Amino acid sequence: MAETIQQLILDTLDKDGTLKDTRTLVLPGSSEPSATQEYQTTILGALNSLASRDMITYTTQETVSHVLTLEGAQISLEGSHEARVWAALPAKRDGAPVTPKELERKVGFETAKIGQGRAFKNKWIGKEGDGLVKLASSIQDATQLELREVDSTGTLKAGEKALAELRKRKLIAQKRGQWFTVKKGPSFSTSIAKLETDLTIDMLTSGSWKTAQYKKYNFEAEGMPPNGGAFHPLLKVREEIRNIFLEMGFAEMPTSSFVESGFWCFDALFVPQQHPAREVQDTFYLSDPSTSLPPPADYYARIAEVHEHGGYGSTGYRAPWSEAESRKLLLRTHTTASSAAMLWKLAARCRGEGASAEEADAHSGATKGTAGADDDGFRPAKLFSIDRVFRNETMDATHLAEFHQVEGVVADRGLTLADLIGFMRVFFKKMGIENLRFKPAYNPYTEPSLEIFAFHPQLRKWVEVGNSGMFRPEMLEPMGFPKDVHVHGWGIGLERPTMIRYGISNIRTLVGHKVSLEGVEKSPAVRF
Ligand SMILES: N[C@@H](Cc1ccccc1)C(=O)O
Repeated sequence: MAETIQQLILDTLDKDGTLKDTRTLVLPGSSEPSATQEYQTTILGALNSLASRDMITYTTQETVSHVLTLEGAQISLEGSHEARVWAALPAKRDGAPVTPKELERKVGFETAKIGQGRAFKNKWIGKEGDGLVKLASSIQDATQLELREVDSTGTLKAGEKALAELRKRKLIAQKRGQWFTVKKGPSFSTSIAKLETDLTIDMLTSGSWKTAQYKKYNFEAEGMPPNGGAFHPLLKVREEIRNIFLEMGFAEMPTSSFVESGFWCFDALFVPQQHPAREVQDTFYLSDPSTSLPPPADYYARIAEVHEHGGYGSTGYRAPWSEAESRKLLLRTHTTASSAAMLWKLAARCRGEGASAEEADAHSGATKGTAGADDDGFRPAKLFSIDRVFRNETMDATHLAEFHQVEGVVADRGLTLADLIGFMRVFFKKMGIENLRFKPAYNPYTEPSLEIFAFHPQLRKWVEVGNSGMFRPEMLEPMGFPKDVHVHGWGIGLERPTMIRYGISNIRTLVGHKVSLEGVEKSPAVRF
């Protein structure tokens, strides 16, 4: 089709010199010219193709024509409302006038309502007793005639005023269109040469490349729509959880330190140096560099002391202490390492080191300086983080060597276990989990410690969703916190709620080289 149209245009130009109006073209397969916009669009394609070879030039003419609206089309077919009302009534001499109610039944509520007024105005109908009768013996339905004219010609001989009236009555609408005037171009010819799109070895060896005609690049062509980026399901769930924290007044802790020392990951948290979690089967250690910079000297001394000999009301572990163990670099096994570093900064003002407290201020959303701080320098804080942690685990359908932890920490005077439990209930409720149970557990750094269980409606059983507790004095007091400052914290995984949310049973479809990219792209947003 496209090629026959091109040929038709070339032949017409050859015969007549110019083609003034493409609406006069009689297209292949039809017997008369057609001015419809579809044809003009097809013609435009042919013109562009010929123009790109300089065979023709063309100019575009804009037109405005009119088309019938749905209502207009109905009137053009069945007559105007007033004509329908007129037709439904008996002539005067036939007696039996039609009551307004009967008229409604005959022609419908709309038509009866709109048509009566106009029919009265035109003196087509009149009243007789309670009813209505025809006055005129025959009528000219001008609206219908006008609409039929618009339908076939796109306009009205009567002119713009009549068109405007029909537009106002929403019986017709404007439609923009275009047609074209075509002239011969510098490379005009009546035969369309095949244009080469590729330079081939054959063309080079035969020398035909010298005379061949080449297809021009179309820099205007629209490219293939590129695939947009997509947030990973874990990021979507992370964003929802982050929003819960933010609306509860929490500030986000910095967690960019994937590599930590044994000191911050374990020692500062009062995890004994002999604890099995610190062994290579459970923790990834760095070989190069393998040793951290020394931790703050005073603080380090207090931590070494509380481990080895006790203090702050504790007997300590009374086991050998190794600085080398403390300085080992590792991939953090929990975000509580970052929480510890943040708490240590938060306690700086209590230690009389205001300057280093400012970093904690910046991350806890507090104003700079001592505003809101107690006399001893302490200022309450609610902090959270959501980031990666690493464990040397045997991998299976639900475990990988790296995963995300969601962690919350609240520091205030006189906090109790009831605060922690109450807080958990509010927090989980915002995630859509209402049924919680708490079970006593053990963490080296919290006492008491609680495992959090939620009832899983699909699995119909209680599943562990998190771990929590009140940080021990052996951890908080060496940092410099006053005795009555209590800190509770809790950690939950990000992967498990995400898998449940998206109905994923194998973690490898979510993370790693077997991840389902389609799944990532199509995963809907999460709303708790
Ligand atoms: N660090 C704990 C979570 C936790 C954080 C804070 C307090 C108590 C527990 C874990 O890895 O499971």
